[in-house]
Amino acid sequence: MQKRLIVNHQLLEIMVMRLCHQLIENHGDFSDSVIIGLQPRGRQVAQRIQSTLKAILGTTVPTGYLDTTFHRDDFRRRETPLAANATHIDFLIEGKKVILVDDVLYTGRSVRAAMDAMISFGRPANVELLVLIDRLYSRHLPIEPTYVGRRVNSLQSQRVLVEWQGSDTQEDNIWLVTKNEE
Ligand SMILES: O=c1cc[nH]c(=O)[nH]1
Repeated sequence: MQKRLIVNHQLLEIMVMRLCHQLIENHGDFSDSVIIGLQPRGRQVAQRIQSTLKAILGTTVPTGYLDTTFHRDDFRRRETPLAANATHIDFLIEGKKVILVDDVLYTGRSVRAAMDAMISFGRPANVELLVLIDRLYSRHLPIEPTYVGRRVNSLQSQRVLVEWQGSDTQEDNIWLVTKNEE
């Protein structure tokens, strides 16, 4: 396995800061806005966005996380069942501007499942999508992000890996991982 660093921790910090300023441009004081991270890995991104917005604005934007397991279109097709993660949304999304957050946008299937799962919590005014990495030319569905950290050209056999300090490793980094030929 080969790992190529595509975003180091300094760049990742700048990227998150930029994404937050773009959010502020569109959401003002966030009085009608909520953030929802897609489980499992969008949760950490959502928390980072929330804490950075808090540092800039002094406001705590309501932030939850959503499990999409039972809404996935491959749920019944897998040989080993998918493990469900927790959903935690302790606010109303009815009439709110929802910012869905994930680390990597690839086929778009997880985002479609998330929109399906989200609707059971109410009817939002509108929904946007924020991702750290947009893997270009890989979509299976017509889903595009509203806010993008970085666009990456990659092969189908490669994988983007977002690592967070503490839970995964010593520092925040984003890697492009290539499996060795067998
Ligand atoms: O490359 C990818 C695609 C989906 N999810 C990831 O974490 N990485």
